[in-house]
Amino acid sequence: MPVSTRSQVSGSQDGPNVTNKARARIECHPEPEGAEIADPFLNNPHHGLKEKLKALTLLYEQQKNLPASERRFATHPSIDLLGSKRGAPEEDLTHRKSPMRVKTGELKERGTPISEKTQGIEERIKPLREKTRGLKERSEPMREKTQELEERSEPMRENMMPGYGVKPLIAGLSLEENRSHWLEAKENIDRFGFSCPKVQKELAMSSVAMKLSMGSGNQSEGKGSRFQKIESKELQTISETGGVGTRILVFVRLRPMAKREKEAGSRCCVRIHNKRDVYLTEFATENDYLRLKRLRGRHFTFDASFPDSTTQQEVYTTTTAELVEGVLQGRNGSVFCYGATGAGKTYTMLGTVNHPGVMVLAIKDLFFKIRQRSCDGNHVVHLSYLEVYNETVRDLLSPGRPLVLREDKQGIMASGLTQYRAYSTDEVMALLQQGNLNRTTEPTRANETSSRSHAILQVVAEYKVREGGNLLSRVGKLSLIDLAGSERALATDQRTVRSLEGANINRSLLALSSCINALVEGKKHIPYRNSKLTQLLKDSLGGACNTVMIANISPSNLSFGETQNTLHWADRAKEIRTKAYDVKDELLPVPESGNDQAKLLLELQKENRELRVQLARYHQKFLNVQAHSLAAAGSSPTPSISSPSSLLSPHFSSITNHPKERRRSKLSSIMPGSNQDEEGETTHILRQKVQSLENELERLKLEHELQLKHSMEIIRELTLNQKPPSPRKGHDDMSPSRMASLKCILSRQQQQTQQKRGEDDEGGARPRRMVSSSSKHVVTRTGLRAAACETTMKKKGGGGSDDLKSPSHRFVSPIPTAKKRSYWDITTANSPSVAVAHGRSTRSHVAAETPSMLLQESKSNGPADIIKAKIHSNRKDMPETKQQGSGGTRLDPS
Ligand SMILES: Nc1ncnc2c1ncn2[C@@H]1O[C@H](COP(=O)(O)OP(=O)(O)OP(=O)(O)O)[C@@H](O)[C@H]1O
Repeated sequence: MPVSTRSQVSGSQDGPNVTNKARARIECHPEPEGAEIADPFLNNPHHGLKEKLKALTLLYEQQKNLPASERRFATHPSIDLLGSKRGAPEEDLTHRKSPMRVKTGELKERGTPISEKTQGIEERIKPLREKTRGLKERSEPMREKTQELEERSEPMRENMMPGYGVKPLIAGLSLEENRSHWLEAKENIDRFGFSCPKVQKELAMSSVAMKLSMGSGNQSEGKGSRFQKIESKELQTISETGGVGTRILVFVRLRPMAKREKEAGSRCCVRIHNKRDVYLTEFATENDYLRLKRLRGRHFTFDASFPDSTTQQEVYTTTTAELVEGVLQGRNGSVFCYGATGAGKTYTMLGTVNHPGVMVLAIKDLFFKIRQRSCDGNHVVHLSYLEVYNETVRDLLSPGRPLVLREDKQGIMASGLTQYRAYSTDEVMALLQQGNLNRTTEPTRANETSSRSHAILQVVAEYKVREGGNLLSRVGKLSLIDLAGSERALATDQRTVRSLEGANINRSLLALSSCINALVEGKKHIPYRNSKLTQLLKDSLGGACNTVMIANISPSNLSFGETQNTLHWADRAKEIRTKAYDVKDELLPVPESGNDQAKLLLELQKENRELRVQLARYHQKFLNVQAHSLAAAGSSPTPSISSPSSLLSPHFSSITNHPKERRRSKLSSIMPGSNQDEEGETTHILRQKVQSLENELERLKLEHELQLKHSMEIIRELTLNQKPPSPRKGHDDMSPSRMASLKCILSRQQQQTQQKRGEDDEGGARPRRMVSSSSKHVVTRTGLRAAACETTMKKKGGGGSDDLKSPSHRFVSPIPTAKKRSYWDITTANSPSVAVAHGRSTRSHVAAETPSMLLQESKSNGPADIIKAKIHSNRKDMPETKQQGSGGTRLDPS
């Protein structure tokens, strides 16, 4: 068996049995420089493979047969081929280690530090691995969430609208409904000019457009959805509590495209969806090369949005009807229209004859509701209409000098502003019409009938009702404001006076927007004083008021900038919160005491005074008529004047007991020569006056009766006691004859009272009259005096009842009693208009002091004097009557 010698081995080159692996290993681990090549097989490439194999097999066999200890020794790295090669030639080949094993050992040796290193690294890796595991565990739920979100976002992705980004899901609608809305919207978009598939594709592909639109869409969606939630909640609150809301409600109204705009080739850039969402599209202009064929979109959400087909009634019902109801309950409400010039503000607020606007509909509704509640209490409606033009406030109902704004406890008021009391819708309509004629309107480039001023119509409804002894009063104010249009100078006119108006309009609107900003930001100082408009709107914006803003917009893309501004401000105004309003605070009990009573008393006294003067005049006229009739009957036999009616004209002689007829007769006698028309008119006025006078007299009569009753009681007391009262200073002794006369008076009074009561009962609710017919006597002191006189005369056997009685008792004022005088004194003392103060006498004062105002009225020698003369001549025949009559205020001993 050939055994390869060292030489052979050393001489052998890399043989074919040197595996590539080994070679690679050699290449990878080259021996250090200078070191001898350890493996003879490797150094002898010419060595045959067979031999090598043989040698190896031999070695293997040898090793196999060796005991384990020796095998281990043999494999010891120190006894390697190198060692045997160097210093042990006698060494048996069988003891020679396999070069491969040596190599392996060597490699192992060299590998030890590497493994140690690996171990160290592994140790360091270990905590990292643990950390990773922990992170993985923690990320697991996140992954689940992501998955869930992806699932949820699937429908939204499906809802993707080209050009508008992600279409917001509408709160409260199912996915299917949302999808159908989207399809509808998509159809409309096609209608607006996106029908070209290429454009659509571009839109879908355009990442920038998508990003923009998605950005805005998402943003607004997020905001919108938040608002939707808030708003739906708040609207719910509003509907539940009957309009008690503190947030300004903002509505948007889109007007139809105008003919002029169509002709100019404008496109619709506003899309209102679901009566709530407004999509505004900005079309790229031809000059905008950077954005050519790209669209920008914005989305807004409001309390309600009205498309161009909405009717005036719908707008009113949604926006203002609640406020009108609130006003009747004592709350303040404001509606104002905001928008660019020509956007449809005036149309919304005022409307046309065929399509009346919010102002007209609100007033109609207010009166309708008042009529419905008329049985509950009293409603008083006052109306004022003003405009703010070039920073001056003007009264539209009675134009004149500019008004000055003043602030008091109730808010800012335009001093001197006419407050019309309105009784019906028609009346208000007429006033509105009149006011609008006075409003400043000029044609501009943007609008042929452009309102150049801000108009404010204020309706104050006062409701008074008696509740549990208290007079409750609720006052609600409704302000309906048509603002002038915000405008660009170019849009209107640059050179003329319109530009100055425009500047003023813009200034006030700027002030308004500053106030809105300050209110939204919750600032302490709100710059209301910056303009007249904001001063007048102070209540509506920051006061205790339910406010509604209607933003009017144009659909034309030519007005894109203005529309965007309007929508921006409207969106901002949504965040304004007005003060909380508690209607109970307004229900103020008005007890009829103290000042109010005194005030009422003064008013009544004043009225009373005036009525007395009028009464005096009528009586004077009456006397004149009588005098004329007497004069006419001068030649004829003297008419019997035993009865008062005999003094009257033939017309009067036919007086019936019916008060109306009596009144008519009186009036016709007062104006005997007047023609029919005049008479009718005057009669009407006079009838009213007479009616009020009669009422007043009735009241006085009642008072008088009370006094009489009192005095009668005293008399009765005296009669029963049969003892005259001890003489008092200023009073006559009560002689038996006097006592008898008093008794007589008493019985007569009782008779009269009974008779009158019987008459009253017959007449039912018919008011009692002071002027009596022949069968009905006036209970006056003079009457009593006359009665007493008659009795005395009868006793004396003097003139009987056929004697001429003084007609003066018909005209003698029932007023002059001590109590009455004091009443008058109060009146005059408190009234600045009556010159009784400081000792100065006035006609009314004199009238109060004297028995008859009539006799004081005329000092001329007219027909009245004839009567007077007659009366005096009669009185001469009756000394007691004369005495008492002249005394006037002194009635009798009591
Ligand atoms: N909803 C609508 N339906 C029909 N026509 C409308 C509507 N809104 C506005 N218009 C018409 O548009 C035109 C301009 O409207 P309007 O005068 O109300 O605008 P404006 O906002 O008050 O303008 P300015 O601020 O200049 O006064 C009018 O001819 C009006 O009839």
